[in-house]
Amino acid sequence: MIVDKAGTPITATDNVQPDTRHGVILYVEDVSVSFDGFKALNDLNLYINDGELRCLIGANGAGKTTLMDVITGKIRPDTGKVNFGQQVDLLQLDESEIARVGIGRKFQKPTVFEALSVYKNIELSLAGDKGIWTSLFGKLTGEQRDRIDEILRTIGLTNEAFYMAERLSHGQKQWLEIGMLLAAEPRVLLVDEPVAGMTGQETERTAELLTSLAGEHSVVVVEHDMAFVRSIARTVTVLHQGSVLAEGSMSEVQSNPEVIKVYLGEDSGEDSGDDNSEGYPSESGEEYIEASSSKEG
Ligand SMILES: Nc1ncnc2c1ncn2[C@@H]1O[C@H](COP(=O)(O)OP(=O)(O)OP(=O)(O)O)[C@@H](O)[C@H]1O
Repeated sequence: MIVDKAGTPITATDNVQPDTRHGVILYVEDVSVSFDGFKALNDLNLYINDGELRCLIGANGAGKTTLMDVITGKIRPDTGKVNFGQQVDLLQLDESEIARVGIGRKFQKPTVFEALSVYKNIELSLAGDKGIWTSLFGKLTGEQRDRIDEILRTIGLTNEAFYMAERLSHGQKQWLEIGMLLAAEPRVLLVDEPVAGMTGQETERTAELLTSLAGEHSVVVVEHDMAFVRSIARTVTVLHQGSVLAEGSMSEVQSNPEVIKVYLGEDSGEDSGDDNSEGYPSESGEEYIEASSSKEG
């Protein structure tokens, strides 16, 4: 049996209510991760507030993915502490338990069930095991149907509810996957490069969607598209060489001497995106600053 630090049992289908009396839902403290002696995360400290929308940026190799992997239990840190609210020690839980206590992760590539309808995709993702059980053997309750309808409205796919998912555009598939995450009723959503490969219009719609989810959820967005970050971010955290380099509003971060030094100074070559195979622009050096500044006029 899994128990939280207060000794309260956490069962597999529970959505634990984290203790957020201090306003913080995710505590990452002094976390280090080494790969063959190389420190991908280096005494990293990060606090995500309950209901906030946080953007996480940093050049290729800064440690963003590793951090997401630590929070979701895919990687165990060598040292440090990772808590959900004040009391739930995430390092005691495995990946599926972490998902069940209320931390959902969306990877860059959408992984929807292409041969099922949009509706069915969401139905299968309903909180706990009820979704799959109901889909296979039973009928949805009125409450479940209402919940699916609400999610369809949130992600803007009400009219496409009975399309096979394979008919959706790339952007729509990304929204559907966010809807599938929402069906599991997470408190924290970790979203990896949501707008990669999207059209301008889809990007705008995604900005609206993620912004609308903050409040009820805490949303952490890892993104390379600086114009997008600027359009949604209240607080931006800049990672560099496995640690937090700067944190603040986009303008604060952009005018931070440390950030400028890293991106435009001597260090910039080190993290250059030369090996970038994803097709997104390198964040190093001038491109980063240009992209960051492009909306400032
Ligand atoms: N399994 C692994 N084995 C060895 N090194 C790794 C492993 N995973 C990550 N690294 C290294 O750790 C560092 C941080 O990688 P990470 O993927 O977290 O960076 P990132 O900020 O997500 O980069 P990107 O923006 O390119 O996705 C990199 O130098 C990477 O090469």
